[in-house]
This record gives sequence, C-alpha cells and structure tokens, in this order.
Amino acid sequence: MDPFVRLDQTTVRREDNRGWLEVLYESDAMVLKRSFSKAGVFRGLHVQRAPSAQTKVIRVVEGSIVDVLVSIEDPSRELKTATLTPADGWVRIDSQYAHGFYALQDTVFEYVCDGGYDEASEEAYSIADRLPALLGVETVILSDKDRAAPPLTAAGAE
Ligand SMILES: Cc1cn([C@H]2C[C@H](O)[C@@H](COP(=O)(O)OP(=O)(O)O[C@H]3O[C@@H](C)C(=O)[C@@H](O)[C@H]3O)O2)c(=O)[nH]c1=O
Repeated sequence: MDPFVRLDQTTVRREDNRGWLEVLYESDAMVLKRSFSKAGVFRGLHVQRAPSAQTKVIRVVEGSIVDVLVSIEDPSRELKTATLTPADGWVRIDSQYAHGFYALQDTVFEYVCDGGYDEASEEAYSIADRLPALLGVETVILSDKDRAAPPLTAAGAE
C-alpha cells in the first residue's frame, strides 16, 4: 500500500465584502484555514460551544491585527486585546474564548482549529459599536452574520 496518502481535497475559497476565507484542509478532527481581510474588517466574535469546542492556533502571515478575546466563562465579559503581526508567530487561543480580530492593514491570517467546523454550535457576539472607542478606528467592515449578532453583554444583563 502506498504510504503517501494523496488527499483529494481542493481548496474552497468563499469571498464576501470583507475579503475571503479558504478552507485548506478539513477532517472530523481539525480544520486549517486562511483568510484575507481588507483593512478595516472586523471578524467575530465567534466561539463554538460543546460538544464542538475548538482550540485555535493562529498567526498573521501578512499585515497586522488587533486580536480580541472574551472568555465565555467570565461573567464580566472583559475584552482582552493584543496587536499581532507576522513577527509574533503562532498564538494559541483556548476553547473558552470567543475570538475576533480587527485588520489594521490588508491582512492574511492563518489558523488551525482542533475539532471540525460546526456552524450549529457556533455563537457570535457583536462588539462592533464598541470598536471605534476601543481601538481608535473609524472604519468597521462586518459580514451580514456578524452585523446581525446579538451584542456582547455582561452575564445576566441579556
Ligand atoms: C469558519 C468557517 C466558515 N465556513 C464558511 C461559512 C461561511 O459560508 C463562510 C464565512 O464564514 P464566517 O463568516 O464564519 O468566517 P469568519 O468570520 O472568518 O469566521 C472566523 O472568524 C474568526 C474570528 C474565528 O475565530 C474563526 O474561528 C472563524 O469563526 O465560510 C466554513 O465552511 N468553514 C469554516 O471553518
């Protein structure tokens, strides 16, 4: 038997108003993806809940972002931010975090998720109206899904 198992997977690119998302490799156990975001795009916040929770390992290939996390276990829903560029290399985000990022420049972003994509278990929260003050930016380009997401509020305030 040939030990070099050729994978019959073609890259699927989905384009929208933000740029594009490519699924490079997908199995039941993991997904490898790459996205391109125009400067001013915000993607997120997204989290997959149990039984489809995912740890994400992310990196910026080109450009720069402000990465945004909020622990869904933290009742105060405090936002954590970090500016990331290619020099930061790979960064791990554990599964309790809803994740998003703002593209400061045109940005190529790559990430591996352990566990497959499960749209039904994904939750999205909007922080779009807070981004101008939080990041000192004017432009915020969103997907239709993220624009329609409920606002992130402290637990018990929903
Ligand atoms: C994330 C993802 C999306 N898709 C499809 C669904 C939709 O048609 C299109 C675009 O999906 P989204 O709008 O959810 O793409 P995007 O907003 O880039 O979603 C990503 O945001 C960042 C912040 C994350 O943390 C990621 O885990 C992921 O949720 O691609 C897949 O087929 N597989 C996937 O793994």
